[in-house]
Amino acid sequence: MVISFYKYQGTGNDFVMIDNRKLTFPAQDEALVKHLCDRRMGIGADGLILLQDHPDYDFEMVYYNADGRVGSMCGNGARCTVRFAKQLGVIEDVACFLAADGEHQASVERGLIQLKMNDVKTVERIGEDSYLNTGSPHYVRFVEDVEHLDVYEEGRAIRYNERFREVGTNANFVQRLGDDEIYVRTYERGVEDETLSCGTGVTAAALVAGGLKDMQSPVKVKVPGGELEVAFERSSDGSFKYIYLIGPAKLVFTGSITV
Ligand SMILES: N[C@H](CCC[C@H](N)C(=O)O)C(=O)O
Repeated sequence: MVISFYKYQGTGNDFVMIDNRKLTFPAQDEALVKHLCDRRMGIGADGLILLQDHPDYDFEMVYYNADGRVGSMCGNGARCTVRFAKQLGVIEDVACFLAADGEHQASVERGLIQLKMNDVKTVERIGEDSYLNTGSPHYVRFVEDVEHLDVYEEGRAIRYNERFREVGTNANFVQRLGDDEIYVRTYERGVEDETLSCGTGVTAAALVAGGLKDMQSPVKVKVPGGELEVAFERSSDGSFKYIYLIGPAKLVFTGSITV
């Protein structure tokens, strides 16, 4: 079987993107998805995304982690899917689409994709750390020096601890850089490694920065793969709404692979 694909990246979080509007991709084949994401044996990516038709939306995005399993919401992947939908002519500059955590709105402005995220009602405190769901589960820890942190080891320790072992979690390490800027490095569940950026993780980190550190929206976020921005409105009860993840998404190459 020959599979045509597009390779996209959003701040270095990279995805195999497939136009599955004809539903020809064998989506239940976990081993195939894992193979396509393999950086030595396949194409190589942090995840795989199917763009599909949906009767009530501009399109549906179906996201798989690099391990082949269905993932939860992927913020960088969603921005890439919006860019892909525009390239295919499925949308122009605005989109309303369905992802793992429900409906999302997005727009393309001055080359950046603005993605509306779902409201976040609660942020749990775990000691000095925080735990919240921004479409995917995220553990957030503020540190002094994120540059020199062993994100792989520290991230694994959280992801495989007693509480998270079974379902897993993504783990974000955050350093405050200034009044309105943070630096985030993320260990991703399903990739089981650090990625260059994680959109839902960056969103979670910015909300915690807004809640705990009183940082004002929009928060600028530096990640190993580039820069993002997170805008939000914080309510007095500690919940967040009007959350937007803003950043680039780019086509890297197209190709076909025989499997
Ligand atoms: N990279 C993604 C997050 C993927 C979440 C995934 N690792 C999971 O927990 O299922 C993002 O940009 O938001």
